[in-house]
Amino acid sequence: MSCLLSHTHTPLREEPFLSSYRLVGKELGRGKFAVVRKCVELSSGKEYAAKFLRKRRKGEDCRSDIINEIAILEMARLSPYVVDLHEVYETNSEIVLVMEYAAGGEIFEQCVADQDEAFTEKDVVRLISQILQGVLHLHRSNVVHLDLKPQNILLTSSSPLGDIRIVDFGLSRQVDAIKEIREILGTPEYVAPEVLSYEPISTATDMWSVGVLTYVMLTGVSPFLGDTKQETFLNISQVNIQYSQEDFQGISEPAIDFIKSLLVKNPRKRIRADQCLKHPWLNSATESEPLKDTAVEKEEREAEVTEEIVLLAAYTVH
Ligand SMILES: Cc1cnc(Nc2ccc(CC#N)cc2)nc1Nc1cc(C2CC2)[nH]n1
Repeated sequence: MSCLLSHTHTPLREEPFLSSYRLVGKELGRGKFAVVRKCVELSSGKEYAAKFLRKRRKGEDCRSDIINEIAILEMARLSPYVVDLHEVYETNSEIVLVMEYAAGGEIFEQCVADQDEAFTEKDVVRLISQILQGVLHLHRSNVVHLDLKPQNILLTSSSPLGDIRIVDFGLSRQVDAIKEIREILGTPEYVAPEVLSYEPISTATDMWSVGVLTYVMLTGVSPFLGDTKQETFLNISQVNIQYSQEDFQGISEPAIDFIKSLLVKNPRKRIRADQCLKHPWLNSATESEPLKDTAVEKEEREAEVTEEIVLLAAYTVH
């Protein structure tokens, strides 16, 4: 695959990982060629997350893919919203990435939580702003994540609600101005239409995923999910999406406009990360009140006025 970064500054340590760390608890995550475990550094007692990556996959040497992931983590080190890389170990069969431990886990858990534990719109405004700052940092280096989804956005703390950390740069690539990446990547529900039609992938591909992420965080509903992968792909390529009163009850119009500015089929017409950060939904001094219908508002205002008159009368009597 073209566009891999091949140079890293982090030394690949050859002494045994377990000479410096103790594994703790059960797995945090597992992929096809990786497993993630919580660990504690013996010298400092500090908690980390160790990602064990197999170098050989389906009989192929994939060391260069892992070096790419390390190089992107290093390049993104300056963003507080990208998980920090602490150390790297290498054995004959594996490379181990020792990363910052985000104790709050995946935002996915709170996206699917019951109403009382789910994110408020105000939570989502803050978290999406942080995600966009992290994504903007990557895009400014012409790097695309290509797998932005709730399972790859972690929280430093879930209660009280902490800050986000973007993780898993296993599919990330430098978007080379000349070459075009035409390879099916990413997770079906979050993948952009151009990936499905083998058209050029760009930073706009990540912005589509941010739109889907925002929809899921606000409603708990995955907008394009069908009963089969094919149905999901068809929903995406046709931008077959609803903003039902039921799913969006109590959610503001600016929030819906924000999502609609991202879930646009033509990548060139999607708003960029820097434009997202200037969108009214993320910049209202007070949180965007859900727009009620005017009849309800008029009735409430009349009730408030009546209450003020009663209070004033009561005050006057005394
Ligand atoms: C408490 C916790 C719970 N669940 C996960 N899930 C998870 C999701 C995606 C990936 C995919 C990756 N990479 C790995 C684990 N990570 C956690 N903490 C981490 C995980 C990490 C670093 C990213 C490993 N720091 N703190």
